[in-house]
Amino acid sequence: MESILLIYKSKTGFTKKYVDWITEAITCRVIPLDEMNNADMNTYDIIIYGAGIHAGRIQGLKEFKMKVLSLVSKKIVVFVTGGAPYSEEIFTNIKMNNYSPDELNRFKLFYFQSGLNYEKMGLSDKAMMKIYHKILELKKNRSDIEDGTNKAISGSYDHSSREYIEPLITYLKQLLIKS
Ligand SMILES: Cc1cc2nc3c(=O)[nH]c(=O)nc-3n(C[C@H](O)[C@H](O)[C@H](O)COP(=O)(O)O)c2cc1C
Repeated sequence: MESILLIYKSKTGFTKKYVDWITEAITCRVIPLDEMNNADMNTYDIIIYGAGIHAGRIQGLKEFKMKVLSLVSKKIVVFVTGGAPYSEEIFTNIKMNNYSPDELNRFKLFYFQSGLNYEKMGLSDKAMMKIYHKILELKKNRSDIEDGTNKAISGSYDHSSREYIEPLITYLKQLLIKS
């Protein structure tokens, strides 16, 4: 039986909520990214990384990659949480912004919509959102996506849903059956 390690980074709790749903559906050991160095990666066959996306970048991914890229025999899965609703365009942009072509072949990627939590956000993140909101507000001829984003980021919201994890759970179960 293959064993699974799930590493995550969650600043405002959305990714952690998805981690909790995943661990209810499948057995795995869970550790936050800052404790990754305490885990013996060689013990696990499948390593999952989950984090939120900030300005197109998957939080903590660089640190995670540095640790796992040399582990050639491991199956690596990444899930990303983001405030925007899923679209092919967004998914493609996330891939292009965060992975080299080689890495794309190795890392299986999933996207789960989450939301925004201004109450739990740090000061610098809050300031960044404020600036982004202002830029969009002042922009003439906003695209539909920009218009939707502008409305969405004006306050906290939570569009997370347990059903979004289904494709990931199915994928993990397939990996477990194959082993
Ligand atoms: C500074 C900042 C930038 C963000 N940028 C994006 C983004 O580019 N795309 C997106 O879909 N969501 C974006 N979000 C929303 C987060 O990705 C979302 O809240 C995520 O689930 C946070 O995960 P966490 O609470 O586990 O850290 C951003 C949030 C913040 C605070």
